[in-house]
Amino acid sequence: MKHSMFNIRNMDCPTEEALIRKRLGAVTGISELTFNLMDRRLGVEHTLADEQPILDALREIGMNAVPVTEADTVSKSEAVTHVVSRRTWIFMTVSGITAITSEIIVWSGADEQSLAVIALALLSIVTGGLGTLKKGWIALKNFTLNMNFLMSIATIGAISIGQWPEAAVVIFLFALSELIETFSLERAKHAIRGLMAMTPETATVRIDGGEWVEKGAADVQVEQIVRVRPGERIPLDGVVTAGGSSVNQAPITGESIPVAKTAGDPVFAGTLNERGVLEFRVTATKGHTTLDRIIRSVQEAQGQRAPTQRFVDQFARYYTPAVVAFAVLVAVVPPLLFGAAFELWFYKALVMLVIACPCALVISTPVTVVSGLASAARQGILVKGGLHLENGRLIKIVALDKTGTLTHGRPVVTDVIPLVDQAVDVLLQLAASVDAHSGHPVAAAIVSAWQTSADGSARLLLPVASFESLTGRGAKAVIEDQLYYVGNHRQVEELGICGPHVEEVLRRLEEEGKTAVVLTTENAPLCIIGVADTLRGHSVEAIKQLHALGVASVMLTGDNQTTANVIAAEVGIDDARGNLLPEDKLAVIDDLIARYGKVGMVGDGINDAPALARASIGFAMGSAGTDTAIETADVALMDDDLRKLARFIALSRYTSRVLRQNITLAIGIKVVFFALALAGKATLWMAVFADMGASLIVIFNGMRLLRIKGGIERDHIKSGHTR
Ligand SMILES: Nc1ncnc2c1ncn2[C@@H]1O[C@H](COP(=O)(O)OP(=O)(O)OP(=O)(O)O)[C@@H](O)[C@H]1O
Ligand SMILES: [Zn+2]
Repeated sequence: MKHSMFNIRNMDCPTEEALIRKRLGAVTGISELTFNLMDRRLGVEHTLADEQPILDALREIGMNAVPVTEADTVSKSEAVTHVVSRRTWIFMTVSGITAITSEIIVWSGADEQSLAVIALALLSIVTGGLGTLKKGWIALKNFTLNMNFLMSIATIGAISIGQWPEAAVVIFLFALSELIETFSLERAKHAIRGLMAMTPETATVRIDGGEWVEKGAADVQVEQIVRVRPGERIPLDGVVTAGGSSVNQAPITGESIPVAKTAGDPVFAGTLNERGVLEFRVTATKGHTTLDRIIRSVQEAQGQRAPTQRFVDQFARYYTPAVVAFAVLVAVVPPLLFGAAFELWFYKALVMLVIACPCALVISTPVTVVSGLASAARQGILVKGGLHLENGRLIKIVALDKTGTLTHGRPVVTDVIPLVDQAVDVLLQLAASVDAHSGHPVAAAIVSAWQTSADGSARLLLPVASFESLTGRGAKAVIEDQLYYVGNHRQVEELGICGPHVEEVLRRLEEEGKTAVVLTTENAPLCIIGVADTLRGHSVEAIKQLHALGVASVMLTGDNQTTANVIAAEVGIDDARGNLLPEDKLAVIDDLIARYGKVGMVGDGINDAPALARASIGFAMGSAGTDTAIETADVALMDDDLRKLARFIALSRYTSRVLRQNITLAIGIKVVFFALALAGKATLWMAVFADMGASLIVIFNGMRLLRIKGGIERDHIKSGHTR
């Protein structure tokens, strides 16, 4: 299975999608088509040897397709923008002037059938409308109803009843509205890309011998060393090797407060180096950086249809044929059955053909959804598809992981309480030696407590054998022929060696919000270690904002219930679920979905992947630089700021409001003109004008989403202070 992408400049109206589907559907070996109407891009899944049959089939229906590759979708798409040629401009001007002149001559009393009028109108139709007529003919040959076909019929119909000037004006206005629509879509596209694509074209690279040379960013390879000066944008992703600075990472995270960078820290293409000189080792080439992936993801997200878009497409599928059928009845029935004037009713039918074009309706959703996605991306929220952007508003409850999500996930040892008559150091060394082989944050805390404790000398770890990590409990290992366990209360209970004294100490630590683990042998508890994690700075405010939006919160953790309750109370979470094994977390998510419908789940995206996948919308945080999180989550929050949750939900609500406005508007205008047409009060050119107006209004209404920044918090989250 292969994937090919094409740019099709003259895929003017979304209704042409049907034509393309029909034609390519007849080519064997093609299994799936994805349309990106804003970028005029077509994706094809196929098993063909090469792309030629696809190109040929497209040419047959008048579409000039240019193949594009995955890697250059980001950069090249900018070059392949739709530019209107000079010739088109001249032709359009001639067409407009002649159409209007012919109309004026008729108004001033001349006969509609006079030679001058007919000549002018014909000239107008040839200069402005030939393209439309040609496409209309192709549509007719392929038995599809698209707007080129409808406009052609309307024009020819008007001519057939001798309304030459009317025919000219209609086809000219239609061509003009296509041009204007192209322009406004182009503007929308540029606005969207302008929000995100800001990487420099060149990079300063070190070559053999230590010299620095300026190179095209596209020519820089992975592992090369690149230097950026203060005030410069970082050209590629990498890891700092020398120097120190602060970097404004807003293009990635949406957060403009600078982040300190020293050796070992990741840097991202498009971010702004503020103070010092940085040297970094390139980890991703142009076209593959985090920013590129964000941009591509926004572009591709448009290909998957959001629910509204599916509704609109479905609606358009029935709407157009229904109106056309009705128009036929209008033209035929009154004159035949009631002896009404044929020309009058025929004209009404032609107006209805114009009204049958669903263009405004069909274009309104993608513009809105893409604007919403772009606006989210600019705020450091990568939404993987219009579906999630639309569904976000339905989230009733958010489940949050405790460790690493609400807290920093970097706990430190606060208490070491011996239960036997042995030196604290000896016990801590045993625990650290076992845990040195575990990746758990609690284990890391114990190891670093041992290695950095008071007297400062490097502390040795004992050699261990048969290390085993015990899910949801802890770990065990053999040291000098003795089996040791380091684990939680569950572990001690399962060994059957718990007692009132142990429980008393555990409870004391837990009530302080600490995580308590016990070092034991198979036969006896030896020592209790208390570990404390710190809350992330924005956790409290993030929960407050969620509640202000009417979204409930629940905390999930493998830690014990008492500690869970204490932490939940600190952050203001309604409901804390402790002692959860990984499979329990899945069960909780299922239960929440059954009770609330749409459930969000937030985690770091690596340990919580199954629960994130199970939730209606899975949010991975701290995603910048972690490929897996960006791939697996439904929504990737680029940094650790949980306030992005509320921002996402508010944006989703706002987006769906704009979507509904646009649909109401587009359909409303149609209904009004339908009534006017029936009453004989609408002319052809008014109908074309209304269609153009509606398209423009919905495009600009959709683009309003691009202007949202922090403002959405003020409007939609009624909580105290936000930045
Ligand atoms: N290697 C270990 N050393 C010591 N204690 C451990 C270890 N692994 C797990 N534990 C204990 O078991 C508990 C449950 O662990 P688990 O990994 O299921 O949850 P968690 O990741 O700590 O919490 P959360 O679900 O909030 O991320 C931990 O809170 C800790 O007390
Ligand atoms: Zn117990």
